[in-house]
Amino acid sequence: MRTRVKICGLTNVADALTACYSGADAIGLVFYPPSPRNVSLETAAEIAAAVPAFVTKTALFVDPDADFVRQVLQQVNIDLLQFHGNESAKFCESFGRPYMKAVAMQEGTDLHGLARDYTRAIGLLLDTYKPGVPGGTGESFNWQWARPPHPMPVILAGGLTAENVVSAIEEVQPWAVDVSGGVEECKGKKSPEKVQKFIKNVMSRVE
Ligand SMILES: O=C(O)c1ccccc1NCC(=O)[C@H](O)[C@H](O)COP(=O)(O)O
Repeated sequence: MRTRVKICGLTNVADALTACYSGADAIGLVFYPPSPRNVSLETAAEIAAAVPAFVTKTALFVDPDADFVRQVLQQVNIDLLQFHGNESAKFCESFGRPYMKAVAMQEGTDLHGLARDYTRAIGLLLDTYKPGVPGGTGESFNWQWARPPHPMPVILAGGLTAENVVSAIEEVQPWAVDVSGGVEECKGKKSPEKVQKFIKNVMSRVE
């Protein structure tokens, strides 16, 4: 089974197309103003309209107002929601869209308990815990905390790079991997070379 790849934190059409044509299965758009990867509704709509078929377009939030999420869904062609805050399952489900719940991983994090809480999520995105930084840390967590068996598909995130992603996949055996900082020239600007190398390394991993 091939590990899927999500390239997150895209801020312009060129970077989004680079990700898609390099083989990304999904792209992520950040709707969180404190992030250097935050995008406006107009830019997000432009990016989403440029993404070719069969690439999942993900919108990412941190404890948002429900009205803002609905505004994004009205103006941007989004396939999947991703929540990085303390959102309840009821809140996440209230938009009638598939969603992933991000988990800030610590030793002893109970993934099975979380899967019961977020029973309608289509995946748990396992990310690095850093107080005050809900995501995009560029730092990895202890992958031993995320070893299988998993209660639902997991998306591994947090400090991944072309250099460590194969080891991460072998340890965690995730459904997919997710990267932002590790494929950037600077925050908010992706490096085409890093994106291509990251995806090539994931794709070339033989089961
Ligand atoms: O990317 C961000 O700036 C960000 C800010 C706030 C919440 C989530 C954010 N990103 C979500 C993602 O899915 C990232 O790809 C994930 O956290 C991994 O980031 P990185 O460690 O930089 O690869």
